[in-house]
Amino acid sequence: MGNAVNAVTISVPDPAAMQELGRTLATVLRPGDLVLLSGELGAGKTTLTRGLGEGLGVRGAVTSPTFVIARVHPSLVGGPALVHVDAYRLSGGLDEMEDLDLDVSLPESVVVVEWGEGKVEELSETRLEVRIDRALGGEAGHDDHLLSLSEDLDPEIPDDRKVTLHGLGARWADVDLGALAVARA
Ligand SMILES: Nc1ncnc2c1ncn2[C@@H]1O[C@H](COP(=O)(O)OP(=O)(O)OP(=O)(O)O)[C@@H](O)[C@H]1O
Ligand SMILES: [Mg+2]
Repeated sequence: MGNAVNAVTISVPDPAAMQELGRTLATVLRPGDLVLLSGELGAGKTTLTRGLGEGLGVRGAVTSPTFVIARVHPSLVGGPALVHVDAYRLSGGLDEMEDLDLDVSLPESVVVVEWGEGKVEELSETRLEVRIDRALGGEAGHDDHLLSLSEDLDPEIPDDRKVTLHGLGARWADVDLGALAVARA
């Protein structure tokens, strides 16, 4: 434990499974957690967040925040609100994020950020990074490891995703991320 890298990669065959992974992930999230989602356009970041919102029991369906940078989903069950941020058009990083003047306390919420790499890491050095990669196909963004993994996959399943969860900092040191993969099976 301690400073050990806490990471797991989970195979997600379809959108329903991605949503289910989000519901399962919600069970380990606490107020103040920052979840950073990365992956190309259409990777499944919003789909995962939709499941997170269901699992957390928040109000409103999670959708792509097309016209807003952030949307607040209050809890319906006395838990943390979900703050869903699309940082795609957030050029100014942390300062701009704080300027959004969200009517919510970030330390009391679960903050999920799409496209936040290089922009919002300062919000918390302790965070859960979630990377979603297409397991098949010729899209950019694959590393050699994932390409070699994809050779073993059923070619009948073209939309398989690899979700890598990577917990950084003391908050995540003792969280059994591997159990998330088991819970899905
Ligand atoms: N295994 C899978 N997991 C998740 N989504 C999948 C999978 N297979 C197919 N899909 C489809 O991929 C799309 C993912 O869209 P989504 O909006 O979640 O991606 P995104 O990463 O948020 O994109 P953007 O970068 O535009 O915000 C959906 O249309 C979904 O149905
Ligand atoms: Mg999205």
